[in-house]
Amino acid sequence: MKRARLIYNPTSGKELIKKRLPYILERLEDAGYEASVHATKGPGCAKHAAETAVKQRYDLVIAAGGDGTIFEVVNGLAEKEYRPRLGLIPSGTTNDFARALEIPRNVKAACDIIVNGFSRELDIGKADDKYFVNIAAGGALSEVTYEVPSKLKTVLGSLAYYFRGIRKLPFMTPMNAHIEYDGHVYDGDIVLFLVCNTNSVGGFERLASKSKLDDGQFDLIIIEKMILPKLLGLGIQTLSGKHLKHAKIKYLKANSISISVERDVKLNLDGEYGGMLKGEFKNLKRHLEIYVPRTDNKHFSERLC
Ligand SMILES: Nc1ncnc2c1ncn2[C@@H]1O[C@H](COP(=O)(O)OP(=O)(O)OP(=O)(O)O)[C@@H](O)[C@H]1O
Repeated sequence: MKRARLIYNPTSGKELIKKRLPYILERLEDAGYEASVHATKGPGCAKHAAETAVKQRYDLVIAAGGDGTIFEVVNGLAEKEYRPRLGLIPSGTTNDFARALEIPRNVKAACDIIVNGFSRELDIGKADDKYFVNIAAGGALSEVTYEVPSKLKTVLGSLAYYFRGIRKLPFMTPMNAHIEYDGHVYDGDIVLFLVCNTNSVGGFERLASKSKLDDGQFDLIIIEKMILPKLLGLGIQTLSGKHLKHAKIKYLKANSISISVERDVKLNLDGEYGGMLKGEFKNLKRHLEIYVPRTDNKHFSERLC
């Protein structure tokens, strides 16, 4: 019999997921899985639970939570030779990765996708010895997400990010960066860099609009130093997807990227603290098999016929 391990974060999003556990388990059992549950207890717990699921040779691991939970589960699976297939039940605040894969927040619809059994092999990013699915970023703005306390996120939802982000804008100080990408070099004063694995980051679905989920390439966005009013204008352009034509934005594709900066800058991996820069980023092409809707998502390289 196939075995499924559901790893869920009871504190994610608005904390509604635990009420839906009996329903999720029933759907899995109806689909022929012997299903069991692991509730995370704090940071690092989902990663450890995913590692255990690998050791116990589960067929399917389901991450139910926000991007932080997915990040940990992916970090528990990515390095292993045997990697169970991954299912997602988004129940966090922003759910960037699920949004990029067009997996809805509705629990029934997310379960449908898993039990329907259509999967794709998708790229993930490696940053030194850690893995990420959405983004690796560095700069004052990118420090926002992991500074938002869990309680505030529960009450305010994704507004919590922007609330903190706006407060941070006047303190964004440029940094001198040396960036190498697939044999090319960029040197300059920048305020933020984004190494994107998906199109959807921080709730902005048009941030890296040309990104593909399975092409082995990152979309590298570099925001160069500019005066504050221009930065605020750029924020508005980002909402409509026009930012990529901005003179102070560099938008490139690369498989391998190395970034060093001249001062202490924290790296943000999928909204979590990822250590201090410098960083080496490698796109691992089609590394994880993930259940997705059987739809023509324009962010896959191969279309369905
Ligand atoms: N029982 C728990 N109590 C407190 N924190 C937990 C618990 N279990 C996991 N966590 C931590 O909560 C963090 C955030 O979780 P998660 O991403 O699932 O939800 P979220 O923050 O609401 O959503 P998002 O990341 O999409 O904004 C995880 O990185 C994890 O370290």
